[in-house]
Amino acid sequence: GKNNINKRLVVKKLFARQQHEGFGAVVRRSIGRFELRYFDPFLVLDEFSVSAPAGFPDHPHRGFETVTYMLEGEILHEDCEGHKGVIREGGLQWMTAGKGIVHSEMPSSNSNGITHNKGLQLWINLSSKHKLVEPIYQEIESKDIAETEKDGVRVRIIAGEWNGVKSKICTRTPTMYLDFTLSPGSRISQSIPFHWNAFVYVLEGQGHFGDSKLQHSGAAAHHLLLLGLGGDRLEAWNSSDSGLPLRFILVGGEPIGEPMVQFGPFVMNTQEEIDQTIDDFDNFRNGFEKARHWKSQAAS
Ligand SMILES: Nc1ccc(F)c(C(=O)c2c[nH]c3ncc(Cl)cc23)c1F
Ligand SMILES: [Fe+3]
Repeated sequence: GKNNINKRLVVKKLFARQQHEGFGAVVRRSIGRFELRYFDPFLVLDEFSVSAPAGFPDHPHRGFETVTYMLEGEILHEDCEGHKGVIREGGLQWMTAGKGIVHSEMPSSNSNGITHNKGLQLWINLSSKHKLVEPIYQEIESKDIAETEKDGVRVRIIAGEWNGVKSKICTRTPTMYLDFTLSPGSRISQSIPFHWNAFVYVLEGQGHFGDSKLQHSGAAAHHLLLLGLGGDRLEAWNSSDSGLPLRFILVGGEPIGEPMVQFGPFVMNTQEEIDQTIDDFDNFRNGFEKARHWKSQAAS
């Protein structure tokens, strides 16, 4: 009908079940599974949970960006260039791997036993013109993340803007990444650029997404909702009478529209570029020089 002309509806719903990744880590992978290999420009969305000594020991990246957003606990990261740090609860690391990074991402082995470190890691592809840029980090502590509240809706702005509040993250591939918490009975109508691919990933509670007239799609935690094209905004409600807040992320990005060839943590445009990348990594060249004599402390 006419009033759907500008609403984006849920066209696919995926439950992200747990799988093993890294060294003893557990991830709920939604984007990046065989049913949803690539949602341009998004390569992977992992909801991870890891406790020491498990983690993601030394590994490379080339040709894309990783966005790590901690929900509970913390992750220590260190790379072969000597860059290291802690991403604490509520904090964010936007890593543009570009031409190449070798790093480890390990939970701190907390003295008082097992601590569950949970978070989200989103892999965003880079266009061919950015694939070999110098690696660069943008790191924001929880207290410095743009956050605002209105009519029972709290929003943490990871990338993009909401209600005039902007994130300070500079995105190469135009991206929005908003962390919404809706109190019971509240709702949002959020604009999304018309041609962007967009999805919702539910973190807590349950809610409805899409259009009030159509059989809108209810969804609970660990579900990914793909939003169809043909509209410029998302409507969502926390209609649950359980009194629980609804927490979800809304992520959107401008499709890159180039060929994508992925080999694990390498994402280029052609198989030849992947073969070259593997050769560079094996021979410590073209951005992987420092990896030759480097081992992380956390993972050794
Ligand atoms: N290639 C490859 C293969 C296997 C991996 F596990 C990884 C990897 O590091 C991660 C996969 N999801 C993740 N979520 C959170 C964090 Cl902190 C790291 C990862 C990786 F890069
Ligand atoms: Fe990594």
